[in-house]
Amino acid sequence: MLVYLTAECCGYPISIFFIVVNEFCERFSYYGMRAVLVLYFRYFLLWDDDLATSIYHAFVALCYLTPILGAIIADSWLGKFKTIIYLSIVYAIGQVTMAISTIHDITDANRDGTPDNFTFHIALSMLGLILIALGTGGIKPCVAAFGGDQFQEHQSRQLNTFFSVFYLCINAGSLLSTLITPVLRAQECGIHTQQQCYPLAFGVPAVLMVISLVVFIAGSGMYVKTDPEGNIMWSVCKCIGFAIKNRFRHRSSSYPKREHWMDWANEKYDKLLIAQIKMVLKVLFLYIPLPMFWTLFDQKVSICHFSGLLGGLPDQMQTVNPILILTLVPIMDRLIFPLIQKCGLNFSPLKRMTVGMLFAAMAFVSAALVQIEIDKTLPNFPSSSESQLKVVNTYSTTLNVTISPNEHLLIESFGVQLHTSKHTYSTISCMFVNGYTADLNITNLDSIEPSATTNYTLVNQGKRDFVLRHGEQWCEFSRKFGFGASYTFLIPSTVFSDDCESITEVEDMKPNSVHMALQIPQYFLITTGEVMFSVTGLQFSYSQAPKNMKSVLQAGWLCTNAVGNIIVLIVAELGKLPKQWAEYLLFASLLVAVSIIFSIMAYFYTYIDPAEIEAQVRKEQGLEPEEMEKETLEMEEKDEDQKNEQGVKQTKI
Ligand SMILES: CC(C)C[C@H](NC(=O)[C@@H](N)Cc1ccccc1)C(=O)O
Repeated sequence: MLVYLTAECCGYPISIFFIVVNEFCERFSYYGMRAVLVLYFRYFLLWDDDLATSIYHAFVALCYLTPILGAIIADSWLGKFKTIIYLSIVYAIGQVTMAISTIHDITDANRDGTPDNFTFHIALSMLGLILIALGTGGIKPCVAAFGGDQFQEHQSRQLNTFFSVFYLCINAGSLLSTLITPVLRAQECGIHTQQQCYPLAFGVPAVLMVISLVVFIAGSGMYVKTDPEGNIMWSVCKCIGFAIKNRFRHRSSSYPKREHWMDWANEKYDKLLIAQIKMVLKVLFLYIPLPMFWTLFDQKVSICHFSGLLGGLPDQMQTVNPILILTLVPIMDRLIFPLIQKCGLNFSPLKRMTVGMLFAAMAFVSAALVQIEIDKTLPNFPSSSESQLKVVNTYSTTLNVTISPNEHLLIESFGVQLHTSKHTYSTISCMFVNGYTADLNITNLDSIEPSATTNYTLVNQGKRDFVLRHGEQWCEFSRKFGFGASYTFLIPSTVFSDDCESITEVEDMKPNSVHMALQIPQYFLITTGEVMFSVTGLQFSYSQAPKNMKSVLQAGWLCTNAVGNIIVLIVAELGKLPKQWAEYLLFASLLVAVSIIFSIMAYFYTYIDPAEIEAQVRKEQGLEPEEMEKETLEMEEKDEDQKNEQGVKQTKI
């Protein structure tokens, strides 16, 4: 037996320092790259919105599916230490490849600032992303489990704190990179022409991944390293296969029942392996309802988009979650959980996870309430049996418009009339209406022909300046924009003679009057839910796994996230309920239902100490006779005899 003497600091193994720093750098690398990925697709590769978001989601889903591969490699073949090193190298190569693919000068032969060979950049970036997905997902279940392996039996309290610190590092890394990489992208760089600096935005995450690898290797001499016990996953599969086959062979009621269906593998497989498989299966069964939590969690960011509360700030919203995690984890760990314990309540891990789910459900109820308030401020949209018509009068006097048979609209010169009628006309919307006699150029918009309109264009909140141009003539005007609002600008023929003064502004949709602060409870609730659910889940998966399958159970835990992500994509495809708030309430109710199911399952779950069970099985194996095996063999012989007898009878007939 290998005994490790680990160096300690304040009761913690020193090797942990290298592991948490490694995690911080790795998460910086991952989230930093992710923060600018869609921008790269949209503005460098010039993909449309749909393609960019589809490839982005496919990449994220792949990152959450590869942990299974990493766990199999670690537990069955290379061990966690070597798996982390090899897959980190793959990961770093992926990040460097990705950074190289963003250098426009490589293919910009005509030096116009855009790449000439998009196929080259696309191929390189796709290769980079595949390597990154393999690396980041592959090492994910191994790093947490490897961290746990560093603790001795007497350090169980420190082990729990480790998982909280580990989670803090994940979020510190993601917070910093989400803030920094978009700023790096906004810089200008290039050899021949100056462009937005994607190489820097992707290069810094690549450097952080190399640092992460170097830090991990630096701790090499201090780690507790456990070698895999042969191809464990293959043995597990064979053992489960045999148990099923054996159970089927002995389905007659004449055979005595066994406590667990896996006991049907007793004849051929080691009792220790069977006991370990039982532990893993029990936990995996418990995980079945959990993807629902992640489905809601992953939808959380979309709440902000759809509610329109934070219309222009999706980038910043990405930082709210890690900021709250950094504050809530210490509060929970140091204050709330000890307080609950002091009150004599047993707040076991599975109870925490259930409460975490309920918090997430409450977040969605809160989102629904905010949405109802927002809906009150929105204009009345036409129902399915109505359509809307907007008429803009650019004529010099008031006009009377008749809509057959007998509806009338009176529109002043340069006025707008919105009219709703049953089954008449379809909605016409615009941003700028050109009443000038010639083409006009407006800053950041294509030129507009006379009497034509532009599409609605998204503008940032606050005061914005516009410059109108036609040949040598120009004028400038400014307007203030509120979130969620929509405006139409009517440009008259006199626009240049009165220096843009005569431009008429029409407010099509009012700005949001619902305060942004109403968003805070949702975020607070869902992040409290995340701390209770996710940090506890990480600890639970480690503590309930047998020694030789720690990474596998971590991968199982991460799989709940992958399935949650896939459900989000399916739900998005299936479409939405007509009322946003109803959709939020539906999700909240589903999660409450799932948490009730989970709490029932949790009630029947008995916490185990895998090391104790393993020791007990070993002891039993040495002392007890194989009663059950003998019994089965006897029954099999009887069965065989019966069959032979029948065979003899049949031939006689
Ligand atoms: C354990 C989880 C499956 C993934 C974990 N994620 C987090 O810790 C998130 N709080 C990070 C985050 C950052 C920005 C916006 C939303 C979420 C991880 O990355 O390991």
